[in-house]
Parts: sequence; C-alpha cells; structure tokens
Amino acid sequence: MIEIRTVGVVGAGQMGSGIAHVAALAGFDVLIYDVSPEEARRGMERIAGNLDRQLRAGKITEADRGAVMKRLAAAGDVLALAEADLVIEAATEREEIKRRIYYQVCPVLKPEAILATNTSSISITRLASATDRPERFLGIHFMNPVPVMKLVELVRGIATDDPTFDAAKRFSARLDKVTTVSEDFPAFIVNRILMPMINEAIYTLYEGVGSVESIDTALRLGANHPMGPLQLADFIGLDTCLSIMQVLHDGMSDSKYRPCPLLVKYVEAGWIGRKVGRGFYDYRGETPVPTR
Ligand SMILES: CC(=O)CC(=O)SCCNC(=O)CCNC(=O)[C@H](O)C(C)(C)COP(=O)(O)OP(=O)(O)OC[C@H]1O[C@@H](n2cnc3c(N)ncnc32)[C@H](O)[C@@H]1OP(=O)(O)O
Ligand SMILES: NC(=O)C1=CN([C@@H]2O[C@H](COP(=O)(O)OP(=O)(O)OC[C@H]3O[C@@H](n4cnc5c(N)ncnc54)[C@H](OP(=O)(O)O)[C@@H]3O)[C@@H](O)[C@H]2O)C=CC1
Repeated sequence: MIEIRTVGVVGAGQMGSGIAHVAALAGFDVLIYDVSPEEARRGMERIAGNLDRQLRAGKITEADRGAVMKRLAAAGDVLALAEADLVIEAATEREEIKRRIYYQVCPVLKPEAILATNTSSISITRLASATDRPERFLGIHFMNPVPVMKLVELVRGIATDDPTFDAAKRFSARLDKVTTVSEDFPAFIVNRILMPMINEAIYTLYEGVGSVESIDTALRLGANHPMGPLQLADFIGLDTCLSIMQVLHDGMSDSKYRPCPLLVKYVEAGWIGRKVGRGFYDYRGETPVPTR
C-alpha cells in the first residue's frame, strides 16, 4: 500500500492553490512549486484569503487555519519535490508545458512516488508516456473552486496500476471528496458535457441571439445554474476553455466541437477572464460589467 504523507503541487494558479489548500486542511504536508516565484506568492495569498472566508463562515477554526498555513510551503526549486509521495501537476492546460514539467520533475521524484495531473481534457495515457512512471501516473481532476466543489474525477491511463489508483481514491476520500471514474477520452465526463454547453453559449452571443447579460440570466434563472455559462467561462479561464475545446475538436475529429471564433478572439486579446480582470465581463470596477 502506498502511504501518502507529503504532497507536491506544481502550478500555483487557481487550481494548484485550491488543491494545496484542501490537502493541507486534510493534514498533509504540502509543497507548492510554480515557475514564477511571484505566482507562488500569489497562490499562498489566495489560500490565506480562502481560509479566511472559511473561518468567517464557521467552517474551520482559527487553530485549523494556523495549522494549514504551517503545513504549506512554497518550494523555490523543483528539487524540493524529492520529499513528495504524491505530486499533482496543476499547470497551464497546454500539453507541451505539462510534458516539460514531467521531464524536469521525474528525475527528482522518489521512485515510488505517484505523479498525477489535474488536466481538464488531455489524454492521460499520452501524458503518462512523457514520464518515467506510466504505471504510477493518473488523472486526479478537481473542480473549481476546489475547497467548495465535492467532485474529483479519477482517470486511469492504459498503464496505471491498481495500487496507484487505490491510493488516489483513498487520498480523495481523505480530502472529503466524492470520486467518479472516467475512461481516458477527450475532456473526460464533466468537461465533455459542460464545455460544449459553454461553447454554445458563446456561439449564442456571437450570433447575436442574446447579450452577455441575457444569456447568463437565462441559464441562471431558467435552468437554475449557479452561474451563467459566460460567467462560468470567465471563472474557469477562457484560455482553459479554449484549450479544452481544442482537445475535444482534435480528439473527436467532429466539427460539433469547433471552438467558437469569439472565444478564440477573446483569448487572442488576452481577455481570458476573472484571473486577469477581463473576459465576457470587466471585473476591474465595483461590479462586473459585460464587455459585449
Ligand atoms: C474546467 C474544469 O476542468 C472543471 C471545472 O471545474 S468546471 C467548473 C465547476 N464549477 C462550477 O460549476 C461552479 C459553479 N458556481 C458555483 O457553484 C457557485 O457560484 C460558487 C460555489 C462558486 C459560489 O457560490 P455563491 O453562492 O455565488 O458565492 P458565495 O456565497 O461567495 O460562496 C458560497 C460558499 O462557497 C464558499 N467559497 C466560494 N469560493 C470559495 C473558495 N475559493 N474557497 C473557499 N470557499 C469558497 C463561500 O465561503 C461560501 O461559503 P458559505 O456558504 O459557507 O458562506
Ligand atoms: N480553471 C478551472 O476551472 C479548472 C482547471 N483545471 C486544470 O488545472 C490546470 C491549471 O488550471 P488553472 O489553475 O485554472 O490555471 P492558472 O492559469 O490559474 O494556473 C496555471 C499555473 O501554472 C503555472 N505554470 C505554467 N507553466 C509552469 C511550469 N512549467 N512549471 C510550474 N508552473 C507552471 C502558471 O504560471 P504562470 O502564470 O507564471 O505561467 C500558473 O501559475 C489546467 O490543467 C486546467 O485545465 C482543472 C479543473 C478546473
């Protein structure tokens, strides 16, 4: 049985910081590594802010908050990941970036360490082939915001062995998450269904069927979605949404997954959503203002 005590997280963006947060809250020691020390610092700040939110809501105590902050450390160098029993890669949704990370990280890891990816869409089997441990590699796919969303999708590659899969299941349960299992097909289950809906919402905007506000209100109040699809796209990140649609389009060779040209335009403009302050809404003022 694989015993996980120390967790490494690569990528300190919205997902990496969320994963580090819930892992530390569950009692694991956590090392966070990001290529950019500035991003690692911002990730730690994001965790502190979200812990405060949970403290205010009475979900954790002051003592929990202190203990979590003690269990977290920003790693200045990949070499620190030598300590980790499980490393979860949560870097940008681009295959070449992930491959480069594995190339860098694998030689540092303990031979028995598990390497997992939080990819939203990319083939686990293909990513595993870029590592030195395809049998100890799998997809552990968290949902955003990680401290709130109950689901984790587990995805095995062709070579993932049973002890690795079982360890990932036990790890997710320790974080109080519910797991579902998806076969290794483009975008797995959640994003295979969710992302074409978001892409269709963007086509609805592109074709002038409705404004940003009408589309989001329609789905919030007409279908009881907690967020409108354009608001959710901004929340996920339009760069990530586009990458997922591209993986679906390439992987399924079916034009029904064609990314909306307006989504492409927003990403080209750098208006990639909440994380940069602008997407389908402009978040730079007091309240979000639609950009179309
Ligand atoms: C792209 C992929 O690969 C896969 C994906 O993740 S797809 C995206 C999946 N996620 C979704 O669909 C999210 C849809 N949105 C929602 O569920 C909700 O809008 C939301 C939970 C994000 C926010 O809910 P809300 O009611 O509008 O906001 P808010 O009242 O601020 O938050 C609700 C609770 O969550 C907590 N919360 C929200 N964000 C949080 C965070 N980042 N960290 C910790 N707690 C957080 C709040 O503290 C609040 O807790 P209490 O009810 O105890 O006060
Ligand atoms: N957003 C979402 O709703 C969800 C996303 N995911 C997946 O999680 C992963 C991360 O997404 P998300 O957190 O939203 O993205 P973000 O853009 O918020 O964060 C990505 C982070 O990865 C860092 N990074 C880039 N290259 C490297 C590298 N070589 N080594 C270490 N860190 C690196 C980036 O740094 P820098 O900014 O300096 O480039 C950034 O801090 C993606 O695979 C995504 O598909 C999964 C579920 C939900």
